[in-house]
Amino acid sequence: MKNSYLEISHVGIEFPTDDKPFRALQGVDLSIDQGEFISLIGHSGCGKSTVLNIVAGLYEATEGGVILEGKEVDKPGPDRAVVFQNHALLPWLSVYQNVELAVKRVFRKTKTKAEMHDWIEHNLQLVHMEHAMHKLPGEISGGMKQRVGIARCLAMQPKVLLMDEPFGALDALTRAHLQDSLMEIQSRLGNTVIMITHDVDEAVLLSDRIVMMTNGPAATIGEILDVKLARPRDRLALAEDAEFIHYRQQVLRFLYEKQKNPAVKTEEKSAEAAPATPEAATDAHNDSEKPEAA
Ligand SMILES: Nc1ncnc2c1ncn2[C@@H]1O[C@H](COP(=O)(O)OP(=O)(O)OP(=O)(O)O)[C@@H](O)[C@H]1O
Repeated sequence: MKNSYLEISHVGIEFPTDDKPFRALQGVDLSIDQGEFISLIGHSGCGKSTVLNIVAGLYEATEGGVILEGKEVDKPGPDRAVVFQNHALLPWLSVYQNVELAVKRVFRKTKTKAEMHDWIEHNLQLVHMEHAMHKLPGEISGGMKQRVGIARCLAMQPKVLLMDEPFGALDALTRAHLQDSLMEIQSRLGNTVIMITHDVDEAVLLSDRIVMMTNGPAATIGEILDVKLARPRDRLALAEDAEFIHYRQQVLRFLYEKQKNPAVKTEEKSAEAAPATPEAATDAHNDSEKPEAA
């Protein structure tokens, strides 16, 4: 049997509550190859961030575990860098210094000062932010901050890049630019990526596989879709591509037919809140409010 690069094995988790323990995840199994781009998609509250936090080593699974390159994950580490929705830059440090902090943490013993300087500049160039390296986070736009957050993670040369809705807070145009940059960087560097998204088009455009999660409690992987679109991928050409549209519909069917938005079910207003057809929605956020799974 082939050993995969990253193995998520029989993972389940229970959170303590005042009442009885809350079972968020049950039996999550996923093997990921080196260089693969995986998207996690599912209704709000189903457990996507919990999966990511377990891989990051921030949460401990109640049962099962995560193996990265043959080693069990039992704590956070620079081999698994996390990009959050809201960049999390330190506001009193410049763009350069924010990246420097991460670089020093990882390379203090193996790179000289000059090498670290070149490495920081190189990573800022990758995300087209070298021109603003002496600015403070408060002096740059949301999209630029997100670029710096990505540069900071890439500069740590992590084995796995974990992205929790990295473009969720951005306007559509900035989001598209950053998606294109991420595809370009990933094709150059061959990063292994797990990205949470609510955006179906984003998932299809970027991913090698889309992992679709069932609604909680005791959420698990419902279906996995192999996206076999050739790379590099061009968003304009793909907008009318039959294969792209087919993949998109598969995900929409899973979200809006097989795993009907639980908030809508509860409130018995499916006709107005859920899209009439899968084609009517491309974003699990498209509903009037963010759907809740549990
Ligand atoms: N630390 C915690 N303590 C108790 N319950 C938690 C904790 N973290 C997550 N949960 C619960 O576990 C479930 C999954 O949460 P999680 O944040 O992973 O969902 P999600 O799919 O990432 O949601 P969203 O898309 O809204 O970010 C939810 O019901 C949530 O309330």
